[in-house]
Amino acid sequence: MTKPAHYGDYQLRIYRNGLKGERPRLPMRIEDMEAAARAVLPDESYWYVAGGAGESTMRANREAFERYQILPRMMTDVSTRDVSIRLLGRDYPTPLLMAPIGVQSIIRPDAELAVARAAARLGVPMILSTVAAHSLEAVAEAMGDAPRWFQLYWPKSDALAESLVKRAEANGYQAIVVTLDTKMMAWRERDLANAFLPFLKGEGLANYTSDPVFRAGLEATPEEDMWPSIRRWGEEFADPSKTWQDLAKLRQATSLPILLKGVLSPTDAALAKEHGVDGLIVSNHGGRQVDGSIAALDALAPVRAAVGEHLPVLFDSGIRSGADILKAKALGADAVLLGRPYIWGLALAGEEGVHEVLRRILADLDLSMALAGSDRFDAIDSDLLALGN
Ligand SMILES: Cc1cc2nc3c(=O)[nH]c(=O)nc-3n(C[C@H](O)[C@H](O)[C@H](O)COP(=O)(O)O)c2cc1C
Ligand SMILES: O=C(O)C(=O)c1ccccc1
Repeated sequence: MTKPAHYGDYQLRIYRNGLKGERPRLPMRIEDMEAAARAVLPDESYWYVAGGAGESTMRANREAFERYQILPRMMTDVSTRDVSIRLLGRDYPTPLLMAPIGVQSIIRPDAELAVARAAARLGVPMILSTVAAHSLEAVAEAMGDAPRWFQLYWPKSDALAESLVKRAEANGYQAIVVTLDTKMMAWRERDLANAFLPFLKGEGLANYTSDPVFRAGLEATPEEDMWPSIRRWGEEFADPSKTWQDLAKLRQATSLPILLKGVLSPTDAALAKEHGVDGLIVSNHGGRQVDGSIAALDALAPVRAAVGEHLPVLFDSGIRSGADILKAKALGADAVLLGRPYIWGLALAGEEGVHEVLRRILADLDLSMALAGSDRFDAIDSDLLALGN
């Protein structure tokens, strides 16, 4: 058997570089990285990423992680460790995926391409947002054989939805993530204060403007005049009338696994299972949609209980460290999505910055898992947590 990658070895590399007088290029703490990104980004871009709907749920997301605590075990053999997972019939090297984050061109022009390249180097699946500055074809090309999923903002028109998922399928995306919690944008005070909505400037529409169904019947092509495209995007982007009955059409449009993102209620989780979805992503969209909603981590165990052991359940909203990933796993997540932290890496150093953020959190995961007494990520369960959590 080949020795599994020990991501924690990155720690020694940093210390060894220190002997040569080198210090890490990016601030080590995520809070400091965010502060450094804030200093280089336009105010409106920084707040678009950092902001929530209000701030109550964003705060709750982090407070929930503080409330759960790990109970480390000793005298277990952790000399060889394995953080790989099996998900939807495939092997992935780590339990981490890149959360779909739209309009990355407000951060840097290479945007999703830089993120895709960094993710590809580690085999971390990128979940490409529908609302991206680079088309899904361009991102696929940047990734080669590396794993990728496509996030769908489920448009009004069935023909456009079908076209998008078929393009994803044709370009090697392995799953479709349908985001349910953004049927419209929340009242976002930070963005309202800046009167900043990136799409109104035509940012992030590459998957639409490259789509034959979207382009059909526009009064001017996007190359001639962006306005008709922006207007159509506003009409098409999401459909607040969608209900469980509509899933069947999407199911027919693709043979890829379909995961629903933004499920918090165990009742919805049970309904999703009844309607034959392939997986769920427990998420409150990083506190950007319903301010005052439950911390995503607190929704996780009830959702897991509602769907049983076998349905894949992923998690995001507040993952900042290796211990956070372990806690999410102990509460029932099979894998987790990393969100805002990789955007700070992108802002500070592009592809290298994103790669660095990923290496750090994977190192932290490997070391924390070992020190807590586990040698296999996929064997972690609620026993990892201190009683009374
Ligand atoms: C700037 C920004 C843009 C986002 N765009 C999308 C998107 O296009 N599609 C989607 O499903 N989620 C989107 N999300 C939500 C993320 O996928 C994820 O749920 C969230 O960032 C998790 O919270 P965290 O970053 O605080 O951990 C976005 C989040 C941010 C911060
Ligand atoms: O900003 C967001 O949170 C988001 O999900 C989004 C919504 C529409 C377009 C792009 C991103």
